[in-house]
Amino acid sequence: MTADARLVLASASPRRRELLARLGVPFEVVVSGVDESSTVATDAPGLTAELAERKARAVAALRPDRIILGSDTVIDLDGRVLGKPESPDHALAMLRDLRGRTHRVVTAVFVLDPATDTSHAGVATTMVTMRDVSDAELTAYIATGEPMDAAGAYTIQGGAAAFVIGVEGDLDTVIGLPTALVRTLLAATTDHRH
Ligand SMILES: Cc1cn([C@H]2C[C@H](O)[C@@H](COP(=O)(O)OP(=O)(O)OP(=O)(O)O)O2)c(=O)[nH]c1=O
Repeated sequence: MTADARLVLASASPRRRELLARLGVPFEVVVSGVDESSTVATDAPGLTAELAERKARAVAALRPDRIILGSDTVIDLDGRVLGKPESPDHALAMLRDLRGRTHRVVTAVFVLDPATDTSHAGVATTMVTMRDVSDAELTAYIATGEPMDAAGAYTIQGGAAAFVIGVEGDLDTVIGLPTALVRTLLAATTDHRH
C-alpha cells in the first residue's frame, strides 16, 4: 500500500485490503462513504454491481488520476437479499434463516479508469451451506460482536467457520473480494490504457 500506487481500493473493509494485498499489486485505500441504503436494483447481482460502481465512482471524484476498485457483498437466500444486520436481534433472525440451508454469497467488483471513463465489472458467486446450528450457539456467536460487520451476519473466516458444512466456489468471494475476478478486471483495465 504505497502512497504513489496507481490503484485505489475504495473500501473500508480490512478483509478486502488483505485479499487485494495477496495479488501483489501496490494500492492505496480511500473510503467511499457511499450510502448503501438507497439502491435501485433489488436482486443480488444487480444490487452488488450498483453499489460496487457507486463506491468506485465516489472515490474517482477524489482520485481522478488513479484506477479505482469498488466492491460489494450480499447474501442471496432463495431470492431474498441479506446485507449487514442492523442489530443483534436482526443478526439472530438472519442466522436462524440461514441455518440448515444453502445460500449464495454474491460479490461484485467494479474497476474504473476515470482518465478514460472506461470500466470493467464482474460478479462472483459462491454457495455456502450451514448446518442446523442451535440457538445457543448463534446467541454465543452474536455476543462476540463479529457478525455485525458482515453480510448475512457471519464471517466464514471467523467464528462462523464452525457453522459451515459446505462451500462451492471461491472462499475469497465470501470474505469480500474474488481475487481471480479482480486479476482479470485489472488486466483488462491496464490493457485498455496501452
Ligand atoms: C458472508 C461474509 C461477509 N463478509 C464481509 C465482506 C464485506 O466486507 C462485508 C459486506 O459488506 P459490504 O457492504 O460489501 O462491504 P464493507 O461495508 O465491509 O466495506 P466497503 O463497503 O467499504 O467496501 O461482509 C466477511 O468478511 N465474511 C463472510 O463470511
